[in-house]
Amino acid sequence: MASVVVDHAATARPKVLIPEKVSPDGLRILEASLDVHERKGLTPEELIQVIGDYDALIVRSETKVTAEVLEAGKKLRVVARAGVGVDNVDLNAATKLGIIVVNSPQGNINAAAEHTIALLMATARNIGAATLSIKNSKWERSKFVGVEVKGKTLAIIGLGKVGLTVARAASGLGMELIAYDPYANPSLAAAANVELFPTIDELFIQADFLTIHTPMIASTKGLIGTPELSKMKPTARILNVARGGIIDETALLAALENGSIAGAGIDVFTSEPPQAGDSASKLIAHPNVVATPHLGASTIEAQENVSLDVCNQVLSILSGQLPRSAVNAPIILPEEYRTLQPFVILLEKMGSLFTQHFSSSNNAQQLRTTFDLTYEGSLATCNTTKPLFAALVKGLLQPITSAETTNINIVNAEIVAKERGILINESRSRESLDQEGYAASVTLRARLDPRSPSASRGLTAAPTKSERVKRVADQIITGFVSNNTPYISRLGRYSTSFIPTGTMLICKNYDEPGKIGVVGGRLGKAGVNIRSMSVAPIDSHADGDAVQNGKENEALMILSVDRAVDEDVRKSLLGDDGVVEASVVVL
Ligand SMILES: NC(=O)C1=CN([C@@H]2O[C@H](COP(=O)(O)OP(=O)(O)OC[C@H]3O[C@@H](n4cnc5c(N)ncnc54)[C@H](O)[C@@H]3O)[C@@H](O)[C@H]2O)C=CC1
Ligand SMILES: O=C(O)C(=O)COP(=O)(O)O
Repeated sequence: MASVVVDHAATARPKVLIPEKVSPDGLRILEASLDVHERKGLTPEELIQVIGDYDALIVRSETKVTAEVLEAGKKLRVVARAGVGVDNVDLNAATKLGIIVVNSPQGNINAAAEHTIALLMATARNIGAATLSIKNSKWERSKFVGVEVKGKTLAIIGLGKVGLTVARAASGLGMELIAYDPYANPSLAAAANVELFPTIDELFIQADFLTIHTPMIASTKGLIGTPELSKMKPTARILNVARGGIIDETALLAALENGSIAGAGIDVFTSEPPQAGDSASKLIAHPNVVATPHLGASTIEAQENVSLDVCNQVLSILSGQLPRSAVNAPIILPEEYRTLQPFVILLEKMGSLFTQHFSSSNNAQQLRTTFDLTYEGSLATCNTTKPLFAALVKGLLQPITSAETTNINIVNAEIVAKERGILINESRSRESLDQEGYAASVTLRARLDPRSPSASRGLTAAPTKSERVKRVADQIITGFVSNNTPYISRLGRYSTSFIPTGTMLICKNYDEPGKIGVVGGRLGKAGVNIRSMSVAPIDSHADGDAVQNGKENEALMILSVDRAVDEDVRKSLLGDDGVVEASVVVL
């Protein structure tokens, strides 16, 4: 067995950069453990220059998080979007670099929907132009006669969270609701009194008001142009609180100018802020346009929500936990989150324990191994085990790589494992664990990899079948979770029960009187206090051979100690009067 020296030098507090206005409610919770730098007004070049210092970046819609920014963010582990739309973040680049992107998918929904209703009413009643007129000391009552929305048809493109919230509010205003969304939930639509159409065309024809609530993606860019606008009623009004560019601004301006539609309420633009003379600013200047500077999410309540949401996620990610709303990773359902979270910790510990206890050198190539990872009990029914897989890869590599160079997470774990030559076969066993007193367990078993020369055992020839069986029996770890605490129940051929945490000394010895005293005495002399100790006997189910061969008094002594155990102290424990093998692991 080998000991792996882990550098415990205190690390600096992680740093988070916030280049936009984000509500202080969330930032306060970051300040306890992170260095929070609010630096508004950074140019794209300045952002690239400074981002290398930061572990996390929190943005809204103004900051363009390009591939260049992400590549310059050598320490960056998370980009958090304090809002919904992530079209300002290069998700592909983030995924390749293993940077988790999270957003706040719920926090500003109501604000965006209410803002849509505000623009709906403002376009119906000429609120913008009338305000301007009266501020210019005019009194133009007949010029600003509006229309009522009650009984009118509101067509909704994109019946997701914002679209449905708008639908419910508009239903309360007495509007007829129709929608187009190929992926909408028909029962939610029906419950909100929305008639879903299978194609988009009918919406343009029937709409008195048309509102867009899709994300900005390739299929929605320029979704509404001249052909679509020309199908609309000349009395129709169009709203966009989703993203600039979903409606072609030039086409919209032309439609307003030639009277093919009556008005528009626009919150979002292709370039923000619009530049003098561009299509967005020409649109804003049109008298039949009510415009706001991307204010959909700008309420005190929404900003508080999104700030708390993403700041909590940043804290989770930086402390190695699962994010709630990762955009470039599989979505973990809340109920799965509760089940998986303690196992994520367990798997990381098991991986780290494996590397430190079983591998013989601190060379990553040694890990070129095939593992069988078996989930038993309630874990076998989880929809996704991806976070567990990622936690295992992270744990396996953590003791032998620098965290800064290998930023392993649920986004890139598979790629990293492949690059390192680690193969992990996941399987599920639905056998009941009722007898065991816990609901789920995980077993990690190293299989002899034909690619690996078994250097740790000094073998040069291909191993025989019996060596292979032995190695399989040797390199196995089983863990379970009880009361949210991870436990190791089997380590190699030994059955045990210990919490894998802190510095641990794992000694193999023959269970003879006095051994514990020797180890305790030598550690005490080196100033190392033993916090707890357990003796793990050979698991007779797992290794009947050893029992038959009269080795049943072989046992592992597992000690939790209060400080690092130096290599000379570890060596001093070995020998005839001491123990046979000793490894130090830091978990
Ligand atoms: N102005 C602002 O401040 C805010 C703007 N937003 C924007 O609103 C968008 C929608 O937000 P949510 O409702 O939370 O998103 P969501 O994901 O819940 O809903 C989007 C809906 O669009 C549908 N969709 C996608 N492609 C479509 C297509 N080609 N045609 C028709 N429907 C399509 C989807 O099926 C989904 O149901 C966000 O992506 C964001 O860009 C969100 C919050 C604030
Ligand atoms: O959440 C969204 O998608 C928004 O558009 C809100 O943008 P903002 O955070 O106000 O810059």
